Amino acid sequence: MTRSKVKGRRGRGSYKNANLRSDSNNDGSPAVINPDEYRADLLQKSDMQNARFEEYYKKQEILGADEEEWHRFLEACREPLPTTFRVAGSRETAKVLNDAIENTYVPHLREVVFEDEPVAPPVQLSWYPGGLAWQFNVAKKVLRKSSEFKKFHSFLVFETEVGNITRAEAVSMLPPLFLHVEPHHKVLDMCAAPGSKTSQLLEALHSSASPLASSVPPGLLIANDSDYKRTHLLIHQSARLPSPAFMVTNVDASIFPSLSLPHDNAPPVTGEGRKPRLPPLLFDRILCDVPCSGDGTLRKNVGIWKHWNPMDGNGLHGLQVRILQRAMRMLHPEGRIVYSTCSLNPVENEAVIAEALRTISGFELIDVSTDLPTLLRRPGLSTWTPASDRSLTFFESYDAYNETLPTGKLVRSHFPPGADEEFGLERCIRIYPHIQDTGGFFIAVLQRKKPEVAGLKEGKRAAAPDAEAPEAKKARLEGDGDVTMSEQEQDQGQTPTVSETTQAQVTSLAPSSAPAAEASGSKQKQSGDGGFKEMPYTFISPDDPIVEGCIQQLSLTPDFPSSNILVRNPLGDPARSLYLTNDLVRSVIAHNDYKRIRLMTAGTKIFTKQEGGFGRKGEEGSSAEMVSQFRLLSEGLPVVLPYIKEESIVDAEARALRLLVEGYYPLLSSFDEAFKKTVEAKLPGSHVVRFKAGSGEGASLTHDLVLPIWKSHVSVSLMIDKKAKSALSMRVFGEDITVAGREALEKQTKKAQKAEARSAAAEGDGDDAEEAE
Ligand SMILES: C[S@@+](CC[C@H](N)C(=O)[O-])C[C@H]1O[C@@H](n2cnc3c(N)ncnc32)[C@H](O)[C@@H]1O
Repeated sequence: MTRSKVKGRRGRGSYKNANLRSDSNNDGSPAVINPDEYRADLLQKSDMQNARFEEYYKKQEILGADEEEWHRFLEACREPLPTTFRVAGSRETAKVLNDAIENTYVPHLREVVFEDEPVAPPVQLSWYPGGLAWQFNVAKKVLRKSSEFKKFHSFLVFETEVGNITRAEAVSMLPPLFLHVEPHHKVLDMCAAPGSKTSQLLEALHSSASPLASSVPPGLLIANDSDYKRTHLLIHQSARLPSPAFMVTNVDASIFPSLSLPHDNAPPVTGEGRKPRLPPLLFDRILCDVPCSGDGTLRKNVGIWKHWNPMDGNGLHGLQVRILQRAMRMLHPEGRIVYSTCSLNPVENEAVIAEALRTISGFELIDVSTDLPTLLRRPGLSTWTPASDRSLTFFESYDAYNETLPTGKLVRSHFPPGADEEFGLERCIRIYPHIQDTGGFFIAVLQRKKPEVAGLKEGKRAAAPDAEAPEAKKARLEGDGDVTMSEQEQDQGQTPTVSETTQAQVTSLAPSSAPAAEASGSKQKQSGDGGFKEMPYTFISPDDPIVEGCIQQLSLTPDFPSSNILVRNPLGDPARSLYLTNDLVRSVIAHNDYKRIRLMTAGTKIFTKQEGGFGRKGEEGSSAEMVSQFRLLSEGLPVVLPYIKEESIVDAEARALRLLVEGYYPLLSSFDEAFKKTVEAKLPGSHVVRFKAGSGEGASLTHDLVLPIWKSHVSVSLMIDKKAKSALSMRVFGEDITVAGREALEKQTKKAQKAEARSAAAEGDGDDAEEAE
């Protein structure tokens, strides 16, 4: 045992808050630069000290014994973090935006000189595919005062607000890249909020989308978080990339229930004397971006300097292990798990990996050293020295700790593996701030060993996917108190070998082999059975008059998946919004009940009732031709577009776009004859307009643009929200020509005029005073 002389202050609630630390924008806010994060500008470097932090990590030899490198590491930790953002990969505007950054903004930014010093322009992150991620590091005063940077910053803010650009720490973009998600994969993001990695995973799932339309991927992404409020950030994030393949759940990931899914070629699971059950849903890709102490983010969260102590990491270790173990249980035999933290602490990283591999055999770390070749990284640690308290009492081994201080705070799994254990921990990835000017980060990629090498260790069983392991366990669910597993759950038998720290608690959702709510053809109910109080998910009949009305109104082709439409009320009444799922999400919803997992959202909203719209055919106040009160939402458009018959899309010129952007309800009579005629011939209600690529009327369109409109008797309006309209205007016309934009400009001009008048008056007063003198 070695006892350090460092006597630190007690960390103020830092453990409690630790799991809220994230390497991305926590509040989901669109600001590209959050001034609070840049308190580092105001802090003296001399304030960025923590003797405990330094001593602890020196002891861990995270950088070996190289003093010079250690010094560079500490210096980098005290520098403000560059701003990084990525252009959302599969959106129609991604290429256009990236080209604009590369060919329009950057060349101008290259010329910027501030206070006689050249300012570095944004650069692409070399390792990010397609050059879609960027980094720049300029002081706030440059952003405020350099007109070029000011312009660039407003562009970023605009595009961030509408979801075309996502700000995230560079290192935070890594875990989804190592997962290699493809459109057919079933993906689980276990600790997903606020959702920066979720949106990257969604983009990968939709990677085969065309520039205009989103192909509906056959796969699935479930984004989960145990914090109810934070799951709303996930819903908000995902609205930026609408997906029928998306679900959000709210449950403790360490006890994520086993979901059932009928497989094409897998027969129901049977056993002697048991009812046949559906096979479990196993995931192809699982991200465990677990709650962590977050000390890799100290360049951004400078408060960490003040409060850092090793107990945060020690306390989170058990939960981290349980989450990873649960992921291993739910992994498809061919699947892959990425475990990541924004912490440098081996107790939260390599120790977790070692314990998971120790307790669940049949898994291995993947060597990803050739993935993202330009990413500079260091190997995982094979050994480390835990500290048992804030004063840094170090112990070289668990036995030494146990002999001296058997207080139970540390358990065996906090310590490095024994000499006889070989986990290949060097295959883990460590990223340090000084290597590539980023935050600190840890990544490990795991897979099941191939059967021929899996081999069973004595006294252990190879990790069986959820359906196969036989024993029963007691399961606990957050908020539910303890519950005993049902017979069927016992049959599912998800019982990992249990270590001292890591009793994996699991449960199953599968009700039986019969679907909980067989969707097609009739209105289904799901609620009032003691489950969560979220609004139920009810698939409605494809023959429902509302659905038929929408299909007719927009001339959707017969292959439109109308049996995958759900509503959020128990009676299946399409009163307000219609959501579209893909077949897989529909099947997951239909074959599971949601008593013990809170399903926050599923699929994507495509149609909504237009307030003040028209009545149904035959209803009072409606004419015979008015059939649909529902309108296509702009976020639903990419998903629905492939099903809209070509001939029903209205083609239009840049002048029409200008009129639609400039006004709220431009009169039909103000449009060109051709547009006016085409629209007049249409039923009132929801339609889709396509503007061809090209330039004219001050607009420059690099690709076709398709937007939803609403036709009323004498006018027509663009159905996109105010912010999206402004962003579109900036992109297409180079200025904000919307009503809101014009008003804002007017206000600004008046303000400037007033300021000018005030300063002229002050000068006049000064002259008078001089004259008087
Ligand atoms: C590091 S953050 C995740 C950041 C997120 N992956 C992203 O990229 O935006 C950790 C998240 O885990 C959540 N969390 C904490 N304990 C959890 C648990 N037992 N199960 C699931 N989520 C948990 C926290 O609410 C927090 O949102």
